[in-house]
Amino acid sequence: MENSPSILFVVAAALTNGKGEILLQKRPMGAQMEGLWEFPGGKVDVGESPEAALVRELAEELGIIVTAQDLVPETFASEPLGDRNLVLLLYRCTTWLGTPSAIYASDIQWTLPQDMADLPMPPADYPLVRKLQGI
Ligand SMILES: Nc1nc2c([nH]c(=O)n2[C@H]2C[C@H](O)[C@@H](COP(=O)(O)OP(=O)(O)OP(=O)(O)O)O2)c(=O)[nH]1
Repeated sequence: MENSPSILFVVAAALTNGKGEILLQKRPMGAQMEGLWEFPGGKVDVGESPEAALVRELAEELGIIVTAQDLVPETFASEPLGDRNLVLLLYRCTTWLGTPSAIYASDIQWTLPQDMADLPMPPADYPLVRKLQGI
């Protein structure tokens, strides 16, 4: 449609452990939004389903194995990003194989939703965090 920005689809996971903590990762040096804490994930490639993209990203970034069936839609965010519009799909995931490690990120940490307000995150993530906090 004329004057309508193209959409950048990004998928991300709220990996949640038995204590209700969610894994956040710190964007590495040199990346766009370097140093901000985010939910692990990334862009959906052409021809890829969102779930397949997230399964791939979690293996690449954290070295864990999840299946598409483990990904439960949680919420989404829509936010201008440069000359595009970011649509960020957040899935809840409570089951995976392996131990997450910071393959891509400069750091990872398990964080309770109520403590996420203390961390610098990308603008699109703030509504996601409020949703996870139940507010
Ligand atoms: N993974 C992730 N990306 C986020 C979050 N919040 C947010 O604004 N983004 C933005 C940052 C980037 O502009 C975009 C994700 O792009 P990326 O560069 O990390 O994706 P990618 O892993 O596919 O990387 P690449 O193949 O382009 O190198 O989404 C979030 O919580 N998680």
